[in-house]
Amino acid sequence: MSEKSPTKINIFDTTLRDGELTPEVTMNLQQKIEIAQLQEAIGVDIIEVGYPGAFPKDFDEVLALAKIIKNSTVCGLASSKSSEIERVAEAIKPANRGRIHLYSTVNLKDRSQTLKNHALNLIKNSITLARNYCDDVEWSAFDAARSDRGFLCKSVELAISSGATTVSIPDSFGSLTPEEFSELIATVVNQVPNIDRAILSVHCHNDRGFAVENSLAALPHGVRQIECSVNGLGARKGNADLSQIVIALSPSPDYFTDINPESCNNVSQLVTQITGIEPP
Ligand SMILES: CC(C)[C@@](O)(CC(=O)O)C(=O)O
Repeated sequence: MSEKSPTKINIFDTTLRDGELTPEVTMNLQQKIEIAQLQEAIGVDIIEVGYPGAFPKDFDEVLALAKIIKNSTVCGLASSKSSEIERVAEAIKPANRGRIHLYSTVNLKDRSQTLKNHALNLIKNSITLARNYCDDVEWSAFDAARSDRGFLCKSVELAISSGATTVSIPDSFGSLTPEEFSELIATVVNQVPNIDRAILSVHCHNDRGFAVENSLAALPHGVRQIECSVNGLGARKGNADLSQIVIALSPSPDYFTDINPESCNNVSQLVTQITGIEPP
């Protein structure tokens, strides 16, 4: 009888990007360098450093870390606007491993065909442009939790056929329970015919206190990347906490990460020192 070997779960840490949206939190370049170097040392797979299109200081931070970090992937966020994509592409150019992370909304104001076609065109064009600059492109289905499921699945299929190598399903406003989020991920996996051609990711917010539970509940459907942050930092009530995710997956018969749970403490302490925010 052959035993199934455990699946590696990529850890995508967004402390430096979504974490900086925590009310009253800001980090300067030196602090971001310190945090990222420690994250690299403990084995974080992808470090999301900033959103250059929204915050000019983030451009310098992504660029600086692209030069310093060698083993982790350095990632910057952009909307579907060409100018934002080009800024991220420029900032990650020196990176050993770089990623462009795109997002566009799948929760449309009305269900008219014109609006749908427009949204689908943005997905296709933005991913095609990003792929001209970088082989590693992630696309996030912003506000997937409150979207029409048929349209969400169509968008994910198009994102993958347009060249997205990772596709993320966020619960952008932390509105779902673990049961509901698990069902959402199952729908995507069952209804998107090319889903196997990309790495499926989740990004959960903690508004109702379910960010960690929701992320873990999605794993049995084939999710291979979890987006999280040190001390659960992030917009409003934050994201899934890195330490809690890593602890839950080690040991686990089905999954593993490259991070040792004890080493999370060092990063957690450093982030507390810098932000004043204690671990959850
Ligand atoms: C980029 C995306 C995953 C986002 O973080 C959106 C954002 O912060 O703008 C979300 O929670 O939906």
